[in-house]
Amino acid sequence: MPERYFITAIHTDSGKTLVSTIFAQALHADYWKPIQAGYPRDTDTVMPFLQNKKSRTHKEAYLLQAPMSPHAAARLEHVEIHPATILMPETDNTLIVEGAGGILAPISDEYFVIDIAKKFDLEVILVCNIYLGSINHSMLTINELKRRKLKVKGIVFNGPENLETEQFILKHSGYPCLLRIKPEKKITQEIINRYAIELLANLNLPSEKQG
Ligand SMILES: Nc1ncnc2c1ncn2[C@@H]1O[C@H](COP(=O)(O)OP(=O)(O)OP(=O)(O)O)[C@@H](O)[C@H]1O
Ligand SMILES: C[C@H](N)[C@H](N)CCCCCC(=O)O
Ligand SMILES: [Mg+2]
Repeated sequence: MPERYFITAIHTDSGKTLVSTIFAQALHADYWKPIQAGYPRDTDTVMPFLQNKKSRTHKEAYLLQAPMSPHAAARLEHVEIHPATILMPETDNTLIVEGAGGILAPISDEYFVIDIAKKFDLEVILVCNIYLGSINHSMLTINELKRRKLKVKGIVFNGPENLETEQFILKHSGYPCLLRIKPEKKITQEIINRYAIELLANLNLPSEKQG
C-alpha cells in the first residue's frame, strides 16, 4: 500500500501548497487537492515544480469558484459537499493530499476538512507557522488531531526561526519536526529542490522509497 499523506495547517495561507510541492517533489509523489475554493488552483501552482518522471496531479473532487470557506463557496453554487462522494484517485504512487484552510475549516454544515483525512486514513503532516500567537493555534490544532485519533507523521515549521516556539510545540505534541522552511524572497525550483533534499535527509528514507 503506497503512503498517503494529508497536508494540513494551523491556518489558511500557511504554506500547505508550498509544503505539498516540496513533499511531492522529494518523494516523486502524486498531488491531489480534493476541494479547491477559488483561483489559481493549487494544482496549477504545484504542477510546474514537479520536475521528476513519476509525479502527476489529480483532478479536484470539488472545484468551487469563490475564494471562501468551502462550505460557503459550495452553497453559492448550490452544491453540497459530502465526504462520501469524494473518491480516492487511482494511483499506485505515494499521494500528497492537500486540505483547505485549517483542520476545522467547514466543507458543509456537517463536515470539516479533517474528515477527509479520517475517511481515507491519511497520515497527517501539520504545517505550523511561526508568529506571535502560533503556539496557541498549533496546540489547539494538535489537541484536536489527538482527540480525533488522527495518525500524525510530524510537523513542518514555516516562518522565521524561533527555537523556543518550535521546542515547546514539539515537546508538548510528541510529534517530530520533519522540516523547517524559512521566509523566502521567491519560491523557485531551486528552493523547492533544496527543501526536498533536506526533507529526504530528515525522513531518512531508504533509497528505494524515494521514488
Ligand atoms: N516560507 C515561505 N516563503 C515565501 N513565501 C511563502 C512561504 N510560505 C508560504 N509562502 C507564500 O504564501 C502564500 C500562501 O501559501 P500557500 O498557498 O502555500 O498557503 P496554503 O496554506 O496552501 O493556503 P490555502 O488554505 O488557500 O490552500 C503563497 O503565495 C506562498 O508561495
Ligand atoms: C479560500 C482560501 N484560500 C482557502 N482555500 C479556504 C480557507 C477556509 C477557511 C475557513 C475558516 O476557517 O474560516
Ligand atoms: Mg493551498
